[in-house]
Amino acid sequence: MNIPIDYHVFRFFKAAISSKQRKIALIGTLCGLLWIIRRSQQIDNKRFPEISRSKKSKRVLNIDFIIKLCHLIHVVIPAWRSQEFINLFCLTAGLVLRTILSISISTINGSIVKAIVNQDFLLFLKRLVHLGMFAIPASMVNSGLEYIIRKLSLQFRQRMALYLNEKYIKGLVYYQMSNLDSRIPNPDQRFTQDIEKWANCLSNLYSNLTKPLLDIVLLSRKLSELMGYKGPLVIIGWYFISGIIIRFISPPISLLTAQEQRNEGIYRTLHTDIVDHSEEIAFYQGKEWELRRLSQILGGLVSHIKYMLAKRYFMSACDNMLVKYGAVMVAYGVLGLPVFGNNSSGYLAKIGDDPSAITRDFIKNSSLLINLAKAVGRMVVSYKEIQSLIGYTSLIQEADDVLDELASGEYKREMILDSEFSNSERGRLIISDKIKFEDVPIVSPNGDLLIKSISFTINPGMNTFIQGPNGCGKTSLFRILGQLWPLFSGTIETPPMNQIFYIPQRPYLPYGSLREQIIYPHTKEQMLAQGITDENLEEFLKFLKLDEVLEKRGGFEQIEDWNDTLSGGQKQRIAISRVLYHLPKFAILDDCTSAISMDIEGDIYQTLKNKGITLITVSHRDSLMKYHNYILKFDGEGGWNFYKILNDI
Ligand SMILES: Nc1ncnc2c1ncn2[C@@H]1O[C@H](COP(=O)(O)OP(=O)(O)OP(=O)(O)O)[C@@H](O)[C@H]1O
Repeated sequence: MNIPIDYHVFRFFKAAISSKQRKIALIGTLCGLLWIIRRSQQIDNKRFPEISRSKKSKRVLNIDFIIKLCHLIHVVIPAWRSQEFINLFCLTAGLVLRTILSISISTINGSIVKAIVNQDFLLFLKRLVHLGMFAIPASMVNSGLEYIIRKLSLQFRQRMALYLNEKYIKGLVYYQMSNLDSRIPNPDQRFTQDIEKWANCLSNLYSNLTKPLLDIVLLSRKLSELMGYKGPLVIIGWYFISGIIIRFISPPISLLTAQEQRNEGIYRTLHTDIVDHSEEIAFYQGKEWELRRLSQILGGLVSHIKYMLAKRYFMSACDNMLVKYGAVMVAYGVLGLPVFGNNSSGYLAKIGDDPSAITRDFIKNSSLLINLAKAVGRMVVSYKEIQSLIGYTSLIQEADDVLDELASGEYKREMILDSEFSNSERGRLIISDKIKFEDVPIVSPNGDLLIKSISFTINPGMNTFIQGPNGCGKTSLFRILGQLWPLFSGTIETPPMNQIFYIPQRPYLPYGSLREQIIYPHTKEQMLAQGITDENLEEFLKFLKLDEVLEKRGGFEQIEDWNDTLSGGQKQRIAISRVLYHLPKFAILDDCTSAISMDIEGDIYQTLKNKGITLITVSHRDSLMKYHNYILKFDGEGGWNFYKILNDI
């Protein structure tokens, strides 16, 4: 007599609680399960106050994320005919092909086992050859899929990096992001590693979601042909419930991932600082301080990652329980359906007295079912990947938003309380042939008022010497002139920026050739187009007593990190050579000869004056005053004075 499966299930549960020991074991298992669920969900409020707050207020996978992701996807896949879309199409086609191959291989597997049970050697050999024939395209498709996924990730990374780089190096956004805005503390990390991780996550997620989805559709169809719709439905139902449970118990991985990336950024910046300031650190003998700081930040980073690992451990314990072992149990239950299920009599009558047919069907079904279970399981587990993608997407989108806001003049940072200048820019900037400040306040980006109002005019030929105590706002004057800092009120007249050349105290020498150091930011082509040759550059270097550098370092084409290999005075002289090359109408020399010996400093000033460049010098050296005919003096308490000097030469 055929006993219905519900009866078996009832008997199983009755047996599970029949003795005292079994009851204790069952209660223990349930308590363990609850503990794991609780641990995986808990967030340390003290350690991550921000995360625990956001966890309460934010839904992880929400419409906001979808909109952000769609916007970013549009950036990396700009058109139907783009390379990225073609690759995505190839990837989808490859995934379909792989599923079709898997179905064919499971059918052959069943036939091989049947041949073994029937001891049919010829059929066994034939099926083995079949399997071999499928193995070749299957291997090629598998490796091909991996290749396309990696290529796609690289293409996504390139597109996103180009898109953000363009916005970053546009106008003065790169300056404003690190100096005026406090929202993105480590732009270097954001524009390098975060983009790479986002691109990897996106390309992997596509295949991790599409492949299982395809598998589910195709395998369920095949399985329902073989064992009715009940089998695949039970498996999918199990995973559906598991998915809901996992969704409920999962910690906010996306927020934790974003926090991890921020910590990585801080650690990376510390190392960059050590590279940039190795000499200063060495002179100050600051190695112990640096090591302490590195260890402290690394400690914080490691502790965060450990915390995430623990969270992931509890999560993956739940995953394993539900998605792996739980699913195997359910799968066996489904595989037993043809023999033990309600309709088993029909199946048993059909196979008659050929037990090998049961083996064949079992192998075929189990192979399909295992693949189906894997597919649904992958979709459920990919929830974690979706969370990581949400984390990276929020970082990239935040950078994109901040870049847009900075480009339109909006920036956010801690302001001095109640500063009247914290609202908006109301000043006027006019292009003319002179430098003129009219009722302009000098205000730092955080609203600190340095000078209430300043007015002066520097016409061509009015060489002006600017003096004043440290931090009184001398350089800030030019930050406002160059539109690096906001102009809150008043009017500024300025020549076009290509007629003003600013040289700071610490010159910037980018990695490149010696020629590029002199003509920066021009290219060699621009230099030649202006009719300037290497011989002219050599003359500048001779005048600045830098011809030795040219000879010893192997000529203008020599590429080096000039910051590390030139002395402080040599670096400042290279910066002066830029003024000789560009010959601007106005040169702002901001303490830029402080490391140059006095004798050559005088020659430099006289030569620049002779070339008709109007000099605006910020310096604490009174010896330079004689090369100027006007003086702008700050008293350090908000007062200033602009007047003519009589003793100029
Ligand atoms: N990016 C910035 N954000 C906020 N405040 C700033 C920023 N840069 C400079 N400041 C502040 O603005 C004030 C004026 O700085 P500025 O560089 O103009 O001084 P300075 O007169 O040129 O001094 P020094 O003679 O030392 O070069 C200082 O108090 C400084 O701390």
